[in-house]
Amino acid sequence: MTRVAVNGVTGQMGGAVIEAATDSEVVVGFATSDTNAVDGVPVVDLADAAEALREYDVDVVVDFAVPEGALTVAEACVEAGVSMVVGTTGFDEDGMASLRDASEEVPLLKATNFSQGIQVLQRLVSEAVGTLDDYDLELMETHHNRKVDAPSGTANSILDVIQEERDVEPVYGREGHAPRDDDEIGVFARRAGDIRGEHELVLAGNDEVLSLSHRAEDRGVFAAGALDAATWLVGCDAGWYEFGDVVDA
Ligand SMILES: NC(=O)C1=CN([C@@H]2O[C@H](COP(=O)(O)OP(=O)(O)OC[C@H]3O[C@@H](n4cnc5c(N)ncnc54)[C@H](OP(=O)(O)O)[C@@H]3O)[C@@H](O)[C@H]2O)C=CC1
Ligand SMILES: O=C(O)C1=N[C@H](C(=O)O)C[C@H](O)C1
Repeated sequence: MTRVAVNGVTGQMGGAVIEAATDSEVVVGFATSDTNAVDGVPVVDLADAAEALREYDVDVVVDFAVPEGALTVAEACVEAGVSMVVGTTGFDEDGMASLRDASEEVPLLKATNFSQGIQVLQRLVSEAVGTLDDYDLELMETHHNRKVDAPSGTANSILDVIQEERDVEPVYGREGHAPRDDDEIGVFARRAGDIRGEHELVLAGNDEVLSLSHRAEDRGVFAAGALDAATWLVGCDAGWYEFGDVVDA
């Protein structure tokens, strides 16, 4: 069985990963504030991550935490020679560069969304935006009220896909008094309740509206995808990998 360490083990996704791990074994977790075991999994302070990766003979880290914590654990993975699956979102440019550096030393797979549906959505978005190339585009996402980064990592990834097809300028949370430009895309983030994650791209023009949307109904979908990615990643060469590599394999 693949031996997994979970970064952010005390969080919502940390719990979901422990619950979903049936074909792999979560042997240790990392967090900053809780040294108690979570569901029988020992919790180790981040500062001791490299030592714990060796002590618990970890094959791969699955990370759902915050950017600062993910980067600390990426350094520990490099030190201990352990693979890493990064699910945390909200990295700035420096953070992304640090992850790229780590991927030169160990296998590192990063995805803003580990659901298969979002993989398919991204392909549909690419085709739709490339075909309906003069339609107005508006992108919306909705998440639970505890989410700290906005727009979501997934919305940013969808925006990247759109910008590969069309030169559009994002307008975040539009306000004021002016008509929209043809080449802008409105991007909107809503936060409410315990909504797991909804994303929608609207393409409107020529007396018709096409809406492409996805709704996650349980965190288990992300946890299962991340664990699939973790099992797949072990034994790969050092390098940068994405969830599409796993889904297409
Ligand atoms: N890629 C994907 O498919 C998905 C990605 N996500 C992303 O995963 C991340 C976590 O989401 P969620 O579980 O809902 O968040 P939570 O707030 O529930 O959990 C965050 C976890 O990170 C820990 N943490 C906080 N600060 C640090 C730090 N400085 N270093 C290390 N760990 C820290 C927290 O524990 P403590 O404070 O005790 O240290 C906690 O265990 C977010 O970035 C979210 O966007 C979420 C779902 C799916
Ligand atoms: O924080 C969340 O919950 C989620 N975060 C990811 C994101 O930022 O896109 C993935 C998913 O939408 C849930």
